[in-house]
Amino acid sequence: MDSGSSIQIPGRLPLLLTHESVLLPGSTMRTAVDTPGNMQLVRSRLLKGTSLKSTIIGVIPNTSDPASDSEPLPALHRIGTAALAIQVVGSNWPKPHYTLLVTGLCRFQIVQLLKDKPFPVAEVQQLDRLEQFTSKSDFNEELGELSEQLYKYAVQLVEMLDMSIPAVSKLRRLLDSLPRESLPDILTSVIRTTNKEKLQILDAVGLEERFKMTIPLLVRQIEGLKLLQKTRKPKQDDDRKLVAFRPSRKIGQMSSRPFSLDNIEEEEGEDSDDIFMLEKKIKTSSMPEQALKVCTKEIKRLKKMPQSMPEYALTRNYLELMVELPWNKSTTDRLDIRAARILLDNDHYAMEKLKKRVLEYLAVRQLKSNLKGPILCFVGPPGVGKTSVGRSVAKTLGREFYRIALGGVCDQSDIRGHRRTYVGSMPGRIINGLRTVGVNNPVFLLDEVDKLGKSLQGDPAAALLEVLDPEQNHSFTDHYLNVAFDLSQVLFIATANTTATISPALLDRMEVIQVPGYIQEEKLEIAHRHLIPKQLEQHGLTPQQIQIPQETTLQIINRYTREAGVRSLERKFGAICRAVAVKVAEGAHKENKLDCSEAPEGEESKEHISEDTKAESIHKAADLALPPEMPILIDHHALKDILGPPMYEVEVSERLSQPGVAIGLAWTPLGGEIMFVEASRMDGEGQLTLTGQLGDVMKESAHLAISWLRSNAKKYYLTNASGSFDLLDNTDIHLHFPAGAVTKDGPSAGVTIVTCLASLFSGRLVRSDVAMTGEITLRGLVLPVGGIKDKVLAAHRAGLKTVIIPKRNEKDLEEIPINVKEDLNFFMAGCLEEVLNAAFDGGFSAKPRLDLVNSKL
Ligand SMILES: Nc1ncnc2c1ncn2[C@@H]1O[C@H](COP(=O)(O)OP(=O)(O)OP(=O)(O)O)[C@@H](O)[C@H]1O
Repeated sequence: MDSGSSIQIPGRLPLLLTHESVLLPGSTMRTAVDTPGNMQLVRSRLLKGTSLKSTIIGVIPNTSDPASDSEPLPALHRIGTAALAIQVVGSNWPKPHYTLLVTGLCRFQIVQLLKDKPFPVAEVQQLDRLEQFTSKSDFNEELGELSEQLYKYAVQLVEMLDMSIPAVSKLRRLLDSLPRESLPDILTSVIRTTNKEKLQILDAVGLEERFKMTIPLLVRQIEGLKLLQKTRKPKQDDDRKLVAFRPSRKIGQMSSRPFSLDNIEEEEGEDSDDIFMLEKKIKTSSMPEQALKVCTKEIKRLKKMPQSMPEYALTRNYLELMVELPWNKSTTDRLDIRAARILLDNDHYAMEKLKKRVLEYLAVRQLKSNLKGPILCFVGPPGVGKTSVGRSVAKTLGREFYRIALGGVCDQSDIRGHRRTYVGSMPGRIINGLRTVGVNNPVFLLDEVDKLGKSLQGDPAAALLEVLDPEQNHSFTDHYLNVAFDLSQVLFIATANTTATISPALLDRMEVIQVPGYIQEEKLEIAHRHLIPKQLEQHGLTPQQIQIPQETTLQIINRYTREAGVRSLERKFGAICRAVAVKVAEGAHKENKLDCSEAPEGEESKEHISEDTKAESIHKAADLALPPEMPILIDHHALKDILGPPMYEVEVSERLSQPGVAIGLAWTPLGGEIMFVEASRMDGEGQLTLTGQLGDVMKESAHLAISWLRSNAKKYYLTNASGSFDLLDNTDIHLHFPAGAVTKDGPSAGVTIVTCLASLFSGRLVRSDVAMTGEITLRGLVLPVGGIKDKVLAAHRAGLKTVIIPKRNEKDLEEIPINVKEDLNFFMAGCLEEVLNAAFDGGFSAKPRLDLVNSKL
């Protein structure tokens, strides 16, 4: 580097101590400055100095412990490199430090350390006399020979690399133009060398010595390269091209792992193997033509790209995804409808309608293998087995199963992926799922489609439209992939709790199958056939260790859970199993302490003991002095011990002990619910107060009910507190719908509000075993409402006896299981008069009640 010849370095130099690397003249190095001494040097010399001289510093390799860089002279290396600071960058993360870019000028020797605090300053003597050798003719014979030798080796080394890479061709040019005496320093900093070797070169003040030391290093590098090429002979040509060379780091290093030709060669050697494999995979992946084109283009780019470029990793990830995607890989369907029926029946009790529809679907698939659509959507309360049926469908078909949870997804790139221009971009869930299952015809369960959100990042439901449309999804384009993927072989099944929040366009693409909640008897069967065995297995228990009688299960169903599905029922069994597991484990521990006279001897004798004597309740087993007798019986005492006092009491009759209360039936996404409507009246100015978070439609129903009652007050002899037929005269009415924190809306509470107010104004009690639902009109007609099955099941769960439903909902009763129908009386009402007659004992006659009309006489 001839800059060294024109600059005379100052006689005193501040010293920068480097711990990880050695700077040689003619090379550039990026180094982190974080020790106190070095930081101080940067601050007071480099950042404050204005002259060129003030940017010249001495870079000394420090072989001592970095923590004690203030140690005096003996620990410092005697020879260093005077360097020009080209760039200083400060940063506070992760701790305050500077990054310094320095370029080496020439060697110097420390004559005397002048001070060592706050940073060392030394009197120095310049060693390299570069201006002496400006041409080959200045070398003596031996030196000339050595320099020629070194030059040849350098050329040989460079030629082993791919000349089409700009950085390599630049180095080739530099070899010709640089003064020969600077070659040892420059080449040593470029090829693979250890710090120790670099230090030796730095110490080699004499040119001859320096040449002699550098040549073996070059030869070693060349041999290494040859060996590497031999091992990769078949793809020699490719390899030569694959060796990338980064100009920016050509002659410097910052990290603890110094940059060198050999490093590149080794890393890229490994990497080029990978790239070769990747290329091979692309060729054999049988991807469609369009995708193949994109991949070929990308791999070409990748080969030319330096590894350090962020895009390198991006492109590589992309290509890896492309080769992993199952473009043409699929499983063969096992379509045996009889087997499917058996499997579905074995896995799931009840759900007849759902199973029937699923079997129909599978049967059609059997007849027409490339069936397009429809997309099934199971809608029902939580825990009724929607997800689990989806899994069974995959099992029956012998297909891979993948569940995509859509709850809370509010970014459309979750479905469609991010464009590759984004940092951290990745494919959407559909493509990810395909990559995971590795076949192009899995069963995808889109769980909770009703809980898709919307945000500024777009509407994921809109992105799903393309996925689910059988006419379009053969060319689904994920933004990340940017080429079409055929989704037509994927079997999509969606689940939701309600259709109300599914966008109409999405709903239109799916065939909705309602999955209603279970009745008590079904839950009982599901519990004993599926849930209990599953929980026993999960807790490592056997039926010989625990016995849960049907009465206990019934108690759990009625008094510890109130749900349409069976999920919390399953959790309760889990809690019981855990408690029993503790007892069993304790029992095993205390077995040897067992009182022989009372304990049954061996398995055989156990089997002969009658059921009653064999089982022992858990509260007895709780006695720590004795191990429990098996099986542990879960009776109602044990249940109370484990699950605590019952959570739900049968409270219906208590709450209906005064006028102004009626039971309505509501539908929620969690299934049907019974709902108490309460009314009271007080002196006032005819105002109606409604509480319980009611929606507009429900408020309107309340106004309708009042109006109808006021207009029929005379007919039914309804009076206010002072006996007037004008019900709102000097009277305020308050209507409350308990569970006040839950928002309620819909017209179906109309009949309940009328009944409740009729009870209030007539002073008569509504029958405590009656629940009702129905919309009302101003003329007193009762209109049909939805969710009848769930509502009826809720009434049945709550132990009510009569259900009043609109006449036009009679057809919905067909869906009600027979045993529920047998337990309940159904009353079809066409008008409010019929509702009132059914809701009050002895009917709601139009006759005057003597005690109420006497004031008029
Ligand atoms: N009919 C049934 N027969 C056997 N097991 C059932 C039945 N219904 C539900 N289960 C069991 O109940 C549990 C909950 O079912 P699953 O997770 O499929 O409910 P889900 O309807 O998908 O609920 P969500 O809407 O909350 O996702 C599972 O362990 C499942 O095996």
